[in-house]
Amino acid sequence: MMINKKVRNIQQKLLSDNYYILNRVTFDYLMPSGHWVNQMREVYDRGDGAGILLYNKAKKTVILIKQFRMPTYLSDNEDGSLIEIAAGMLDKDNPEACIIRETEEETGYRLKKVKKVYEGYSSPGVMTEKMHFFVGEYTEAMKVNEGGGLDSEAEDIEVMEIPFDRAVEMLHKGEIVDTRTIVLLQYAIIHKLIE
Ligand SMILES: Nc1nc2c(ncn2[C@@H]2O[C@H](COP(=O)(O)OP(=O)(O)O[C@H]3O[C@H](CO)[C@@H](O)[C@H](O)[C@@H]3O)[C@@H](O)[C@H]2O)c(=O)[nH]1
Ligand SMILES: [Mg+2]
Repeated sequence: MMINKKVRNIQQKLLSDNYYILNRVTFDYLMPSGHWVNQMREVYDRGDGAGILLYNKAKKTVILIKQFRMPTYLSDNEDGSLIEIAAGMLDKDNPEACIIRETEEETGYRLKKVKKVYEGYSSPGVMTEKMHFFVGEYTEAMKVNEGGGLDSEAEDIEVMEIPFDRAVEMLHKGEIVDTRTIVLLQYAIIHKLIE
C-alpha cells in the first residue's frame, strides 16, 4: 500500500459525508521532467460493488433488470431507466455473499453457485469503487420470490428474462448502455456461455 515514490504529501479534506464520502485530495506528483507538481482530485468513496449475469443454457435466456438511475437522467438518458445486470454494493460481506444476496433481492432467484470472472475499477479517475464481476446459472427451481428490490430502500426494479440473442441485439443496437452489463454480455459471447 502507498509505495509509489512519485507521490507524496497526500492530504485529504472531507467535502461531504452526507451519505457516502467525498474527499478533496491534494498531493505532490513527480513529473518525468523531475519537477514536483501539486495536484488535486475529488474522490468519491462509496465502497466496492458486485454484479452478475444470470443465464440459463437450456432456455438460452439471461436475466437483466431495469431501474431508474438519476445520474443518467441528469445526463442524456431520456427517461432515466437503465437496463443492467443485477448488482449491489458490498456491505461488510465478501463479494460472493453480496452477489448471492443481491441476486435474490433484485431478481428473486436464490443461487448456490456463482463464478467470479473479472475485477475492475468502475471509474478510476473519480471513485475508489472496484467491481467484482460474476456469472451464474439460474433455473426455475431457484426462484424463491418475485424480486424487484427492497421496499425499505424504495427500490423499483423490473426483472427482465430475455433470450440471449435479444440481449446481444440490444447490446449491438446501443440499447444497453451500462458498462458493467456490456462487459458481462461480451464475456458471455466470448466464452460461449449460451449456444
Ligand atoms: N438516501 C440515499 N440512499 C441511497 C443513496 N445512494 C444509494 N442509496 C440507497 O442504496 C441502495 C443501493 O442499492 P444496491 O443494489 O446495493 O446498489 P446499486 O445502486 O444497485 O449499485 C450497484 O451498481 C452501481 C453502479 O450504478 C455500482 O456503483 C455499485 O457498486 C453496485 O454494483 C439504493 O437502492 C438506495 O436505496 C443516496 O445518496 N441517498
Ligand atoms: Mg442494485
